[in-house]
Amino acid sequence: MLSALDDARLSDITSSEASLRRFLHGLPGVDQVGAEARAAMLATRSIKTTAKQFAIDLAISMIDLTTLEGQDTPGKVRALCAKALRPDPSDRSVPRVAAVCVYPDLVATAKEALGAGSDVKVASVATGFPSGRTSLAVKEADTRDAVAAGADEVDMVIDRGAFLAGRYGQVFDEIVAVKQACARAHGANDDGAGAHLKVILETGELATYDNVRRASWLAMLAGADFIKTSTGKVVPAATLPVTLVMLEAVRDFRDAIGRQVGVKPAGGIRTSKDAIRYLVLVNETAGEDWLDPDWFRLGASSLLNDLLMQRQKMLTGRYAGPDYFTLD
Ligand SMILES: O=C[C@H](O)COP(=O)(O)O
Repeated sequence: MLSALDDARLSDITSSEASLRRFLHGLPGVDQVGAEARAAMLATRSIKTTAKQFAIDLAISMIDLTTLEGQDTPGKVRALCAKALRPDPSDRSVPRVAAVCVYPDLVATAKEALGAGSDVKVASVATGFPSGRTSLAVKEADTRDAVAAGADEVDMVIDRGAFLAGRYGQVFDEIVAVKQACARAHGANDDGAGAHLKVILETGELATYDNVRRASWLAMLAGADFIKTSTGKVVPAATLPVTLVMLEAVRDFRDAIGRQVGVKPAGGIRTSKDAIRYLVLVNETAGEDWLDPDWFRLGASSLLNDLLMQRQKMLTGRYAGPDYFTLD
């Protein structure tokens, strides 16, 4: 879509509000009908039983197991972490999920419950989640708190009001500042790279696919490690066509800039069928380089049990009773 961009051209694009706007509005428009038709066509594609077994385990390993409720307690987070580590205590062959995702005040609890050096990451929402309507100083402090408590990954929201008003420079600067806060606060769990930054676009509020494409590029240019569809607090949350547009953006960004960025649809993904549709979309749009928990995640609070039930059905030919799995 774009020819390769060198460092000089990149710093020119991001040097001012006007050049950023010129670049973002110069991106090709999204063919809305085409994107929806392609997503619908891929959603009906059938896959072989062996591929389905592989896909279910892959989907489990890509889950950011999430609880983001005002009523969350340390006990609930500890139970979530136990489930993240051993999704089915009776079957050791079930993979672990990628991460648990919690509010910043519960990061320390999650970190402790998962144990030092766990390969299940702790992700935390920050920056005044879910609306993002706080000062930049508060957003930076929120991020620092989460990372200082042990968050490996930070899921920040963009200021949709600023984006929709065309204040792209403000959104860009906030992402850069939060990325710096991720790096500076990394401290004890420092591997030199800083906490990974997922940038939530809240696509359900962006109104058009063109805006989703622009916000994706804006976040990536500002340093996002991942772009994420939604907070889960706004309807519509993740959809296949929106995720298609974002997958095209990460593919084109890597072609132009040479840096790979991950994608995380989140919100409203509840069934194995949904999860597999997303995996087909990833494979057909960005390609198999993204079929890995390092590059694709599913943000979900209640998808895991359905994947476990389908997995057991494939292995034994019957569904487990309704009380078999712990509650999501
Ligand atoms: O980031 C993940 C979402 O908040 C989870 O949304 P969900 O409860 O609809 O699965």
